[in-house]
Parts: sequence; C-alpha cells; structure tokens
Amino acid sequence: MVTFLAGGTGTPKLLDGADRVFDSAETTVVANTGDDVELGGHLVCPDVDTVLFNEGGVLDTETWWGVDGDTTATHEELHRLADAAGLDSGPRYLNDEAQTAGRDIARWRRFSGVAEFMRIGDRDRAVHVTRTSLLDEGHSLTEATRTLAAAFDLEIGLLPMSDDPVATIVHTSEGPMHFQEFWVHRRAEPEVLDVEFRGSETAEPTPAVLDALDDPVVVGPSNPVTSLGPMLAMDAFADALASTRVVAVSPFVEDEVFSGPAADLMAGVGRDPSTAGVADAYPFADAFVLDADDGTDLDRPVVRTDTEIGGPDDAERVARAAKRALEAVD
Ligand SMILES: C[C@H](OP(=O)(O)OP(=O)(O)OC[C@H]1O[C@@H](n2cnc3c(=O)[nH]c(N)nc32)[C@H](O)[C@@H]1O)C(=O)O
Ligand SMILES: O=c1nc2n(C[C@H](O)[C@H](O)[C@H](O)CO)c3cc(O)ccc3cc-2c(=O)[nH]1
Ligand SMILES: [Mg+2]
Repeated sequence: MVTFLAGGTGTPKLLDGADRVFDSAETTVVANTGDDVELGGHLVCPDVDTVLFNEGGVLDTETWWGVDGDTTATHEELHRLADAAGLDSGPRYLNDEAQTAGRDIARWRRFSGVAEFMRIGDRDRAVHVTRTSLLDEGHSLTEATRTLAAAFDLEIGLLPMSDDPVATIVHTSEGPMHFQEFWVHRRAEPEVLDVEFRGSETAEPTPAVLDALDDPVVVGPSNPVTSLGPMLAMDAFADALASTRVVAVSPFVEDEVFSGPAADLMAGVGRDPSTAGVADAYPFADAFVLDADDGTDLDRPVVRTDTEIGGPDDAERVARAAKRALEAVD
C-alpha cells in the first residue's frame, strides 16, 4: 500500500508511470483542496480533478487542468451576456455573510459566475454540477469524489484532504486574494507577503485520509506552500505524517523550479526558494528524491535521478527512485 500527496501538476505527472512500480489497486492519492473555489454556485476542485481526469484518461496534458478537447460554450455565453449587459468582468467575490446562507461552503472562496474568471469547459462543468449536486443532497466531498472516481473508472483511490473547506489566501502588496485570483487572474504578478490557509484551524483530515497516512507516503513534486501547505496546516495531518514513513520528491533542482509560482511563494512565506527550503518545510520527510544535477546537501537520505517528468517512462524512473528511498528508510 502506498499513499501519494498531490497538487495539480507534479504528482499527477508522477502517477503517469507510478502504476508500473506500485499496484494501482493499493495506491491512494490524497489531493489538496485549498485551491478549491465555488464559481457560479458550483464547487471546482482543481487538484482533485486533475488526478480524476488524468487517471480517467481524459486530462488535457498541455495545461494539466481540464478535459482534453473540451468545448467552452457555456463559459463563452457567460462572457457574452456580461459584456452585453455592461457588467464588470474579473473575479467577483460573494463574501457577504448574507449571501452564504444555505450550503455550508466557506464564504471566502465563493465567486459570482458573472463573466467567470476561470475558463470552465463544458464537460469539466458537468463534473462540478454533479459534485455540487451530491453535496446539496447531503453527501460529503469524500463521497462525491468516490462517485466521480467510479464514473471515470479510476483504479486508484482518490481522496480530498478534508471534507471541511480550507481556502488558500495569498496576502500580497495589493491586498489579500484567493489563490485562484492570484494565479489565474493576476498571473502571480503581485508581490507575495504571506500565505494563509483560512479554515484550517477547524478543518480535519477525514478518517479515510488518516487511514491512508498509515501507509508509506510519497510527496510527489508539489508546491510546498500552496499544495502541501493546506494539508500541513491541519494539525492531525501533520501529526500523522510525523509518525509514518515519508519520501518527498523535490519540485526544485537546487533553486530552479520546473514550472509555476513555487519560488515566489516560498520566498513570500520566508522560506528559501530551493530544495534546501523544501527540506526545511518537510521536517517529517525521512528521505528525498533529488535531481541528478541537484547538489544540495541534506541531513536525510537522498536518492538521485533525473527528476524531469515528460512522460510515463520518466514517471516510472522517478517512481522507482521514490520506492528505493522508501526502502532505504524502512
Ligand atoms: C500552480 C501550480 O499549482 P499545482 O498544479 O497544484 O502545483 P503542484 O503542487 O503540482 O506543484 C507544482 C510543482 O511541481 C514541480 N514540477 C512540475 N513538473 C515537474 C517535473 O517534471 N519534475 C519535478 N521534479 N517537479 C516538477 C514544479 O517545479 C512546481 O513547483 C504550481 O504551484 O506550480
Ligand atoms: O491558468 C488557468 N488555470 C486554470 N485552472 C488551473 C488552476 O488554476 C490551477 O493550476 C490549480 O489550482 C493549481 O493546482 C483550472 C482548473 C480547473 O480545475 C478548472 C478550471 C481552470 C481554469 C483555469 C484558467 O482559466 N486558467
Ligand atoms: Mg493546486
């Protein structure tokens, strides 16, 4: 049995070849939900869905989000209506207490669907409608995810990190904003001052997640701040990691990222934007997989390989390195 912790890019890439190394039926993936937003009344779970679509064989692997070849008729019509009506586009928060009555979805991640600021494909939207409807019917996010996983014929187990809402808020020189506003709408341009996981003080990992964390854990290459941060902000999650076998694959080669805003976010929370900073952020990790070109000296066992993942063969190589690292700390 093995458990992978996932954001929306690095671990899904690794999973592409991990099935050649670890039995899919014995693999669980715990996905971050700090990126989640409610958009036009529908709950969008980007990291859960990237794993869902990738494992279901429908992911757009150019972007690493959304369904390959999806149409965007509804999204375009939402923008046409907003333009025709002279309504402002861009993120429109629904964070007034009065607008949050009803479904228990936290108010700081609620956005209007007027001229929605994230491009939602039509097939992708069907997943959000199904998920939100199941929540409305009284099911938990874990149950809704299980139902969707069955619909996409997933062989692995897929779990959201929590059934409770946690919202990643980036505090910037231009004020606080939800991670999706920072990343999608502002293209990570505002200077990062701090990152907060709103709701994490009361959120709990689910029993299914805590069970999964009893097994050896692979932290795939992930953004330590915005993908692992929401998980680690839940005390019970961090405690569980501290008492299980954990191997982490660095998303850096020394101080270079492969993609995305991890370096700026690390610096913004006062961490070194490098593999050394990742190791400091992961005191629970028993061993690391680093790139062959990464000379960082760590105080824990290291397995080195080429960690660039461009397809299933690369993913298999990195997964084998993670397995070797797990065996080294057995
Ligand atoms: C915006 C994006 O969020 P998300 O997609 O959720 O990010 P992840 O938590 O998945 O982490 C991105 C992280 O992964 C690193 N990465 C990407 N490709 C590779 C690879 O082929 N090998 C490897 N070792 N790491 C990889 C990348 O450097 C990023 O830091 C986000 O935060 O980027
Ligand atoms: O850069 C973008 N990323 C989009 N993403 C990706 C997302 O913003 C982030 O990359 C993840 O949250 C990081 O894990 C989407 C993800 C979804 O699940 C659904 C819709 C979107 C839409 C966008 C988008 O319009 N632009
Ligand atoms: Mg993410």
